[in-house]
Amino acid sequence: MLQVDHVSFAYDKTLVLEDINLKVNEGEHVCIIGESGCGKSTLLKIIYGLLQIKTGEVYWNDSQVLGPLYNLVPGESYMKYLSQDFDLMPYTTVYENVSQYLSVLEPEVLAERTNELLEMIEMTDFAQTKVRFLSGGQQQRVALARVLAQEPQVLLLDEPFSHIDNFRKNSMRRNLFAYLRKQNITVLTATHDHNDMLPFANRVIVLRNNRIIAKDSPENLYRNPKDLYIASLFGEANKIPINIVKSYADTKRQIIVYAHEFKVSAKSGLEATVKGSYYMGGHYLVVGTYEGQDVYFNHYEALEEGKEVFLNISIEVINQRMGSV
Ligand SMILES: Nc1ncnc2c1ncn2[C@@H]1O[C@H](COP(=O)(O)OP(=O)(O)OP(=O)(O)O)[C@@H](O)[C@H]1O
Repeated sequence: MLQVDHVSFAYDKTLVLEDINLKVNEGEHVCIIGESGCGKSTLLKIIYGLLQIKTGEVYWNDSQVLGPLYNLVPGESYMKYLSQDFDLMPYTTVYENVSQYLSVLEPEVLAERTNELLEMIEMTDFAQTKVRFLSGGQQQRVALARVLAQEPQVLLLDEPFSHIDNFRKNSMRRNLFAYLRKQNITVLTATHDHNDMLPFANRVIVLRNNRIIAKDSPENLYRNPKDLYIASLFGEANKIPINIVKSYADTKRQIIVYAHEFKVSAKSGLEATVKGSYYMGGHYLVVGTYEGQDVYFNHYEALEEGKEVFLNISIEVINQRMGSV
């Protein structure tokens, strides 16, 4: 088990992480999600032992991560950290960049393992290409194969798909996370993209203002976000008093409503004035106002600016959200 106990950290005097506590079981995949600058990379660097902490402790099973003051080569050998800088060997081929890190002696096994990893990152056709001729996204894929070649017990992924184009992102995600599960590798992924998380993580940790504000399964976090910040990690969301949508409701409680959960209704619900419509492919995202506040909802066609609409939500959504604030 990976264990982070009461870790706080500051660069100079600026506090970045405060009293972080976290446990990740062997073979589990935990995502750390939060807005840019909230400390995701810093937390991964602490866990890997690249940054020295003065407060708190990090353990992998019985061994403590001691940090750069205690290790000649920073970073623990049983872990690998895929940072946002790829640090590849530019003048050697993709094949060599990966195979060099495999601890296998038999040439046939070495070739088999290397080819398996190149297939996983969909780079077989580039095996003999020198890394300096690759695009940023291709280099990121090679860097991924290179850390996997080292067979870590714990893998720390920092925005692992940030440079990869949308054509490949989804298949890469599926390939990589299926591979990691099969190998029973413990994974922590830092991301601000919910697509890296919802289908693939066992648990999610949400960071905000230096602290962990939520720990839950992706399903629970999505279905019952405890505030608008968490809901907004999944897309446009609103915080709405229930009695504005359902006039018969005898409560002042507010609930989170995702844009896709509103339905434009003929005559009942929240009355909004359309400000603008944005084409999103499968639907339009419409921005409206009610009582001076913006409201976001999806609609199958663009709506004219100034049009008055009623927005309604189902009882099922209300019941599901009664746990959220
Ligand atoms: N070496 C450093 N020295 C001083 N401040 C730093 C350093 N590295 C990061 N910071 C600051 O610490 C905070 C957290 O940075 P960090 O890179 O951990 O955030 P992040 O959540 O990973 O962001 P992103 O999603 O943009 O990568 C930021 O305010 C950043 O400016």
